[in-house]
Amino acid sequence: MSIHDFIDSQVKSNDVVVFMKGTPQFPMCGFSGQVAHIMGLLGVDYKGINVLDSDEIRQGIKEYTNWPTIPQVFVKGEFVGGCDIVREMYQSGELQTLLEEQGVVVAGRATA
Ligand SMILES: N[C@@H](CCC(=O)N[C@@H](CS)C(=O)NCC(=O)O)C(=O)O
Ligand code: FES
Repeated sequence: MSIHDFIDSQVKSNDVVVFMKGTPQFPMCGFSGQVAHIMGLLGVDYKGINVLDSDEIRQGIKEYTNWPTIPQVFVKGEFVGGCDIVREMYQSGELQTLLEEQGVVVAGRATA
């Protein structure tokens, strides 16, 4: 399977996927850590893919989205953004709305 097809299958078979440095439990970079923190606050069950385990995925995800950095967040197969975008969407409530509209389980209504 090509890297493109691997990424494609991951983002299409999991409601929420975060390409990140480190794991949801142990992020290895503050940017990935911020996304993990927000997902934790919202109680989102997401799949973390650790790009530090694979240079092919680390480069492949940048080509897949045409977005130069990690983390990268996907909801229902659609690229949402990186750390800054996700943080701003969380703060405005847009992220919660998107997750609810997409039918992703959000535990409670955590506020900032
Ligand atoms: N402003 C970015 C911050 C993320 C960022 O700058 N990531 C860098 C450092 S972790 C990166 O992925 N660089 C390319 C690489 O490490 O492959 C965002 O909103 O996500
Ligand atoms: S690993 Fe250095 S800023 Fe993310």
